[in-house]
Amino acid sequence: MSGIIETAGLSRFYPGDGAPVRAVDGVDMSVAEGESVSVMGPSGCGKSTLLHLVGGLERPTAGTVTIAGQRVDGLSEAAWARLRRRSVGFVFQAFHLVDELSAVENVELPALLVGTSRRAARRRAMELLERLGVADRATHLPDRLSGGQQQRVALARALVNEPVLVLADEPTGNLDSHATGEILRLFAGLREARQTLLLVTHDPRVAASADRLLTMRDGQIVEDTRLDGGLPRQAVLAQIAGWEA
Ligand SMILES: Nc1ncnc2c1ncn2[C@@H]1O[C@H](COP(=O)(O)OP(=O)(O)OP(=O)(O)O)[C@@H](O)[C@H]1O
Repeated sequence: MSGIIETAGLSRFYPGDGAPVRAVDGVDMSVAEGESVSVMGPSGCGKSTLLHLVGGLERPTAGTVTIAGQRVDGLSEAAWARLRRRSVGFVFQAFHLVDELSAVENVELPALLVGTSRRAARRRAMELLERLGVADRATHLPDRLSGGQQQRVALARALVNEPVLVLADEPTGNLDSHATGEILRLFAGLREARQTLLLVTHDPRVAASADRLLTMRDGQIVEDTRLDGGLPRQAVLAQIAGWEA
């Protein structure tokens, strides 16, 4: 059965001083529906670029991306915008919140854009803010929120339309361990709802919470480790600690 994400020979090269920088270099990847997959690897190995290619924020130099059976690497910007609004939730390293809108207005915006009623959008937005522990900040503008609070609002916004695919770049980067725990619980809920999660992280605890761990080096996936019932999580944490050191 084909996965919700399939890539074949996926590559993205950037011009360098001499030879091009091979940010992503011939990645063949298959992620099944409902699976959560974390991507780790040293700084600059191509993790964010891979996520951007899958989410249509960058165009491949070569290779293909298929989401839910549809080739997406050649889609127009407008088609990508529609797909992202409905089916692909993206959590960026920078939060991209709308400065003029309150936290709850930011979260409900994508729901209103796909025609959800005001009342249902507000209910869903508040529910997510509550689950992420930031409901008491719902009426604040982004510049009145801490980095970690903005990050959780951005995550709530990515999830408001219950996308089939969630792409997250360092979703716990600014968070303390309590808030990280809340996000991990939310991610566990995605799995129950058969939503698929592809996330880039430097946090071994976050990585080990996924079903599968992909390790990247120099633009390539060099290890693909199954964590659900495969390797004990402690062994994975030790393995990660080894190459992060
Ligand atoms: N727009 C760009 N132009 C030129 N080079 C780029 C561009 N974006 C990324 N790169 C280069 O591509 C390589 C991979 O970058 P990428 O951001 O994907 O790495 P990463 O693994 O996510 O790093 P980090 O963990 O530090 O966020 C790096 O060498 C980077 O300098």
